[in-house]
Amino acid sequence: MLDLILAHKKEELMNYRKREHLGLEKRSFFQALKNPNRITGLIAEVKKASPSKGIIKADFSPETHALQYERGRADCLSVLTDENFFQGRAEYLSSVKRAAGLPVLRKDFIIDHRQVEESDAIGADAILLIGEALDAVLLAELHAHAVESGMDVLVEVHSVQVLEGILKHVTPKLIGVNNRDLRTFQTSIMRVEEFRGLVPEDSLLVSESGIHTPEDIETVRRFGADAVLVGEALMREQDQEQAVRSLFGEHA
Ligand SMILES: O=P(O)(O)OC[C@@H](O)[C@@H](O)c1c[nH]c2ccccc12
Repeated sequence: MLDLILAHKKEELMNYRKREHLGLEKRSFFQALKNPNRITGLIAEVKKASPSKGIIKADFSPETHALQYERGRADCLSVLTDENFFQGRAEYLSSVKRAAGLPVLRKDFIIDHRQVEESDAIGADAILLIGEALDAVLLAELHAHAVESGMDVLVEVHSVQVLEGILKHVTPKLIGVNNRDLRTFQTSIMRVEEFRGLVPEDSLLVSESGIHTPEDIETVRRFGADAVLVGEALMREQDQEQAVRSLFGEHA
């Protein structure tokens, strides 16, 4: 699946059109996760659909979900902007950024410098770079470009080996361990521990995907995660504020 998505991205880039820079202010994604509202930080994802689950939220309204996440005291937001596989849009990111006050991650498959420039233009505070999708040298170059543009970078990996290769070229402040294998879509909560030992003490570790319950959060926290990135479990609920509270086992 990942290869198909990447092939499609390359095609999309052939019709790339530069977007106007909206001039939206930058917010520190890293600082928000460094000082989270709860013991474990939360990146709450605005996600309509995915290739593995189909439509997750039929009555999708990005600004509303974002505001509800903020009221539920999420630390950061993630917005899917990939159109073809996730039914996202770049415009969703800009409108979420305007609607809520939290730092926003652009969740997409970034393989080219023009996409970094575009992320800055539409108001992203951070971008995702996927270790399994990029050569380590290119990843480090895109990382540097994003940082120069005032954005943070979440470097996502699925395997320790890929992370080792990346660390030879760049030291990311935010490392995401994806519990979902993007090639097979199998999800199982992984032991962040083995990754923890590899990275500098001041980098934050984010456990991503397949997190549904307070017990899951407790499990990944014990494994060494500083934060979680959650989409489906929150988007399936009627009200995203309540969904965040339930995810952390907080009852009204
Ligand atoms: O909906 P979930 O299982 O809570 O997962 C969220 C997030 O981790 C997932 O959307 C994701 C992780 N890495 C990605 C890369 C591209 C697109 C999507 C993703």
